[in-house]
Amino acid sequence: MEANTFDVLYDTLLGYIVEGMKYSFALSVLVGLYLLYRFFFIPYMIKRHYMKHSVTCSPRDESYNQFRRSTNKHVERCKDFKLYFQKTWHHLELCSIKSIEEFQKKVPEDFDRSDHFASYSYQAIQDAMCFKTKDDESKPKMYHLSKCLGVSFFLSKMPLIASLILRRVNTIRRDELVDFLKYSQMITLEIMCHMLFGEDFQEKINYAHYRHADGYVETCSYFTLFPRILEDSEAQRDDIKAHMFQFLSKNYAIDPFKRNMYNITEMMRILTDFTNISTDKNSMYKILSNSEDYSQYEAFVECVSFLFASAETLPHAMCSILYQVRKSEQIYLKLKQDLRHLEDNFKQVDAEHLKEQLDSCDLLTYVIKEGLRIDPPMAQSNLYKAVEGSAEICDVPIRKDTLVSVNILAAHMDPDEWENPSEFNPERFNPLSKDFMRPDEKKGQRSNYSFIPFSVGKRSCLGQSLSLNLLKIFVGQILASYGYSLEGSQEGQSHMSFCRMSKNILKLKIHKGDY
Ligand code: HEM
Repeated sequence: MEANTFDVLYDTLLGYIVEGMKYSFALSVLVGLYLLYRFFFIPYMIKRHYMKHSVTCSPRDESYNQFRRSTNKHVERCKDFKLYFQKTWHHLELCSIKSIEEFQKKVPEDFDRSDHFASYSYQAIQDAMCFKTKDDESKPKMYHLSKCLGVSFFLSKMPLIASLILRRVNTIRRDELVDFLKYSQMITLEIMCHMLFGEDFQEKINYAHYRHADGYVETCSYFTLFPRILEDSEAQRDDIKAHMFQFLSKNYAIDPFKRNMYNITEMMRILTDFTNISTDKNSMYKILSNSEDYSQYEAFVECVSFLFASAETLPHAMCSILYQVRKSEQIYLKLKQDLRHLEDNFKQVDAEHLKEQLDSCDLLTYVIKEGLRIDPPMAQSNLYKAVEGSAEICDVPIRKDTLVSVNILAAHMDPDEWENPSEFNPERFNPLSKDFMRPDEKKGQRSNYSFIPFSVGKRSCLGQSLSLNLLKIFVGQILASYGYSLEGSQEGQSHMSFCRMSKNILKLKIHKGDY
């Protein structure tokens, strides 16, 4: 009897194991087939399609910096676009002005933002950054937004901005060699948090919690938490797991997504709590949420998207402009001289007067534009996806689901539009200079698509005018109130890029006093 029970149990168990093996075998076959389809068959079909239409294909396994250099080198050779293959994904980069012009007319009907990267681990931010189009429905919202991002709002915040820059730069010790990207990140975050959420931000927000990869939770300042989140999101973007198991990464079931979700939730909690206690009635959040077209949640999401968009771009622009200016002693000294008389204006800010003064310094405007040209913070736009597969660009039919991006740098380096494109020459933006026109003067004025640091079309940057104003006050203040020099080894280098995702660090010494 006992032997019988044991046999039955044994048979049942064996049965389960055999069944289980059958299922796991079937499951492995299915996963294998999916991986083959996803990583070999689709790329092969895409490559074949574009090769047929003579599109250049290049692998892109090098680091981003190498890619930048190679893009620069090959700009003359690649006619309209290139199909890039990276470890886990591929996309078509629009390189010629003609292709960019044709593309932007087809957004969002034929090309819309891609959900390819779950880069922020937070649905609210993805909603704001990736999948929302400025369509007709959002017109009333655009009205409120343009009010918040326009000049009068900026003027009302100018004294605050100047004092935040001054305070942060004053924490740098005399002649200390600093990683300036970190400083400009802090400055940008402080400015944006105060503008977006309330002028009492710093008073009321002290610390946050950051979870490390090993699970250790560190108490740190809010302005340290945020750059770490950006760094983690950047690393996450190229994580192979994200592409192989999208359902797991999208549901934050695996690290680093799970950990990032924890940190971003902490960041959002702090911001939400702050919106409830802030007494500033003139913050962007309050203006938007008090308007009837925005719910509180929508206003919050919009402000968070601005925080991310600016933190990812402005610090890079600041570093790149300061670097380029300091490489040319002549431009540096001239600019300092033009701005010298403004030093006191940054301490006791009469906003309208200061803005007028900054705007009247033409060289400052040209330097900022040339900095954004030679080293755009975003060397390429975000990714778009071909929706229907019926669109053509430069007579090449674009296959459905192809990922497409605008190669901003390629337009900025186009030799038909810019003479000696890799030379820093602010005079290109001076309408009275001979360098204002195309290299071949007979060809006349440059194309509107030759200078596109904020990208083009319906999904271009919303913060363009705010950014230019912020850069003016930042660069103007550093040059009027301080001096700076590059670290010796960086001075000798021919060209360094500080665009997003470049791993270069700008090392600066800030000189306080007359230099
Ligand atoms: C120098 C600074 C900046 C540069 C170079 C820059 C550049 C860009 C670029 C290239 C895009 C992508 C457009 C595309 O993919 O086609 C973009 C999008 C965006 N930017 Fe900026 N940006 C800057 C600063 C800012 C600031 C300060 C804000 C907010 C106040 C902002 C808000 C946005 C938003 C909301 C989008 C998404 C627009 C959409 O999806 O419709 N940007 N930016």
